[in-house]
Amino acid sequence: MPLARTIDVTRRYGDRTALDGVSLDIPAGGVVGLLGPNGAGKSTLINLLVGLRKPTSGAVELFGGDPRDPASRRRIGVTPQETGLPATLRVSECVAFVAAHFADPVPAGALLEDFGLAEVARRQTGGLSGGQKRRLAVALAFVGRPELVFLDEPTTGLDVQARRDLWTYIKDYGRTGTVVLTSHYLEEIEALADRVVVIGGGRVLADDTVESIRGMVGIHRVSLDTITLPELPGVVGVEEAAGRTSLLTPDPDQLVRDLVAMNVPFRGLQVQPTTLEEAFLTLTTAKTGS
Ligand SMILES: Nc1ncnc2c1ncn2[C@@H]1O[C@H](COP(=O)(O)OP(=O)(O)OP(=O)(O)O)[C@@H](O)[C@H]1O
Repeated sequence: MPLARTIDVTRRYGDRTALDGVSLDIPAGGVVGLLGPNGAGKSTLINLLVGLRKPTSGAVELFGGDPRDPASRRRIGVTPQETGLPATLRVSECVAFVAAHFADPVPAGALLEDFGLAEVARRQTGGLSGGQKRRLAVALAFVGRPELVFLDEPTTGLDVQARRDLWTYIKDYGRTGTVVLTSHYLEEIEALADRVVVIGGGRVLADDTVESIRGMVGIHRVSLDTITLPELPGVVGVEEAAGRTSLLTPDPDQLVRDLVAMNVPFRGLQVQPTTLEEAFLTLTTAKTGS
């Protein structure tokens, strides 16, 4: 039995469809990365899995039961995208408050040490920096030794070192536990996840290993001035703008070789990596056929 599961889940907010027929299993062990651009539906998916929202249609299971059941929820840890910490509570008091809900919490000292917060243990959270607040919010997800942890953009607002430290912690946790995290950054997902679920337009566009997702979204833009183009292998998208033609391809070297081999006249050739956003768009278009 998977730890968490959605079965053909749709979630609407008014006339906006945030998730559209999503079926996903989260088995025990490892780090699952939910990758997608703004508004893709990642947070909605997490909110459904942790029982904060209900699906419009379809079913959600957590440990085989209803995610809204407090017994299931006690086995998970969650850091939402935005967290409000009580400004007048000290850092150690926040940890103690959450720890009181669990039979065998992580000792506060060890937790704060792991998250680089030991020195500010006595500071009120209102006096923390943005990065410290974020680290505390993430640390709180781990207090109850959860079997399954959901982290919505955990490293937003962290500096490079803090981000790396948090990556180490999450990766270690994933060796024995299970972590689901969202990110906009392929780099972050690459560093952490065993499995990547690409979400776009409320749908699962791809669900695979980091290597194959890398291949799928590692798309380049080859721009050139040309009059006619033959059918070219490996081209996943063509755009025309201001008299220039852009060809989107996962293998720009091969495309250039093909252009030359086919004697296609061209000028001003440029090869650029596409942004993740563009790559997602290509994936979305390819999947929906629009
Ligand atoms: N409470 C809400 N009311 C109305 N629309 C919402 C609500 N929550 C989300 N949406 C819409 O649902 C869609 C999916 O949003 P969601 O926050 O799940 O995406 P996301 O992938 O987490 O985005 P981001 O990376 O920006 O956090 C968006 O179009 C968003 O505007």
